[in-house]
Amino acid sequence: MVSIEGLTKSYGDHVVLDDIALDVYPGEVVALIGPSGAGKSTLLRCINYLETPSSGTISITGEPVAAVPSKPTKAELLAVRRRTGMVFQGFHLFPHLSVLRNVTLAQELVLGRKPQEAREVALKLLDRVGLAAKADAKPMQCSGGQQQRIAIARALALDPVVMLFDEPTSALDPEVGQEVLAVMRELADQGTTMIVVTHAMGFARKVADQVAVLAHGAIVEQSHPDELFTRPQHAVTRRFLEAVAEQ
Ligand SMILES: Nc1ncnc2c1ncn2[C@@H]1O[C@H](COP(=O)(O)OP(=O)(O)OP(=O)(O)O)[C@@H](O)[C@H]1O
Repeated sequence: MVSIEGLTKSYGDHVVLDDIALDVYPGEVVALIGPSGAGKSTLLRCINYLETPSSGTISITGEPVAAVPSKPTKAELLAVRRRTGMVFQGFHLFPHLSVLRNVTLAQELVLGRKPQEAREVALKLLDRVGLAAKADAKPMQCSGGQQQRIAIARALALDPVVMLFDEPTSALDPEVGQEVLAVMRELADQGTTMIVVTHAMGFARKVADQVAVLAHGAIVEQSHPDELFTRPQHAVTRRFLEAVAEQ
């Protein structure tokens, strides 16, 4: 379980996250939606310590990520990286390494897996995301959607407690984005715990167990998608949903 309490993040005087509380239970998919600049990416990046929170606690399976606001130690960072799998908007793959090596590298570095075991795990996961045939290719020989699926396989390879997705389809053409969303949907069906920052409202509506709306650094509304999309309570949610419907 991921449990966030009293999380704040400021850059100088600029408060970007203000007293965030969020619980994500095992197997749950939480979609984070809201206007641009609301703090969605920052929240995700605080969970895996790409950003150091200013105050509050984040615990993953009961263990605090680190004692905030102090900078995490190297050991704490490693522990967080083991427990969270991050998928970014850009894919951040190593272009000079094969697809297979992109998926084995972190397993060896972060988990200390032996090369043979890492290879077996990587091949299984590449198969799971439909890319077994691309194992020996270089990322540049793959489409954007395929590269994002490689990034998903790489994140899954660390057996994370929670997968964090930061707008995983927004750099992709809509139809290619659908390939990626289909893989994410399968992961959700298989019980993967996920926090997903997304502008893909169809995904949030059909796949998420909870949708949280962020505005000006605060969660203004949070509920099951059936409730949120049909009876939005907060004016920000209503405005946001109207705006995305017009796009
Ligand atoms: N490193 C930083 N230094 C200063 N301000 C930052 C930094 N990172 C983010 N911000 C500010 O924090 C606010 C929230 O940004 P964030 O990227 O989390 O929003 P978002 O909801 O993910 O937006 P979008 O949907 O456009 O990606 C913005 O006002 C942004 O300018």
